[in-house]
Amino acid sequence: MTLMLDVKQLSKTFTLHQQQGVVLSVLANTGFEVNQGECLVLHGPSGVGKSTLLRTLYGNYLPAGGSIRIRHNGDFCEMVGTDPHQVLAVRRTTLGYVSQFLRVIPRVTCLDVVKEPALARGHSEQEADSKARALLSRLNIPERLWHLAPNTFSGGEQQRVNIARGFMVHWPVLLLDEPTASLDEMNRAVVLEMIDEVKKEGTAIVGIFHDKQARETVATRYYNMLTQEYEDVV
Ligand SMILES: Nc1ncnc2c1ncn2[C@@H]1O[C@H](COP(=O)(O)OP(=O)(O)OP(=O)(O)O)[C@@H](O)[C@H]1O
Repeated sequence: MTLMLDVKQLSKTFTLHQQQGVVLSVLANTGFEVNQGECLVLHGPSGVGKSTLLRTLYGNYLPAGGSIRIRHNGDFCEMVGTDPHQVLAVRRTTLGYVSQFLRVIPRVTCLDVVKEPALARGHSEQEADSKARALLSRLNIPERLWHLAPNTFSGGEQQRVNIARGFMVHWPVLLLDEPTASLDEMNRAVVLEMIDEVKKEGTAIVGIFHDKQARETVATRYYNMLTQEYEDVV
């Protein structure tokens, strides 16, 4: 088993400057490990800090303390306190993140949104285009929408475009924030199948799945955010 992500004593606070500087402690002493091909599902009630944890792992939030080590090009890279160029380098080739909502940019077409991660890695236009088309078809995005900007798409369509984008390239470590939340049964099954495939290819996944059936399908282990302990999948 190869360790891909090693989190220790992670803490995150929010200071609410516009509300008398109230300090909210959301993560305190959070720690876990994720190996190659494993899917660790974050478990715990609403508001416990699951999305905050994923955003902190991705480097969107600055932690108050602790360590996040990610295996990047064979060596461990400490993400806490590292310089932004290093964070970007890790994000380019090692650490993927499928957020809950697609960030839409006006006038950028669905195909271009999906192709971007492959082009950023230096894949050819042709290669990126055929992979993007295959993923959009698999995720049942009608071809008539491919050349439109996704800002007018339905919630479920936007989520599937976001997933297609997230699965364009191989990620050694992948963070998934409720990737099946707005999907119907058929598309949920496709996404769960795609997650299973990347797991088999060795991707280490940390995910949030509110849907019990989805959780039970993909999880290798749970991390209980309240007790800060692992739980087995029964
Ligand atoms: N940017 C922010 N500024 C201030 N407080 C925040 C911010 N983001 C999250 N919080 C607070 O942190 C706590 C955890 O939020 P988070 O969204 O991580 O929970 P969650 O476990 O993912 O919840 P859910 O299951 O409902 O999505 C909440 O109390 C929330 O209000």
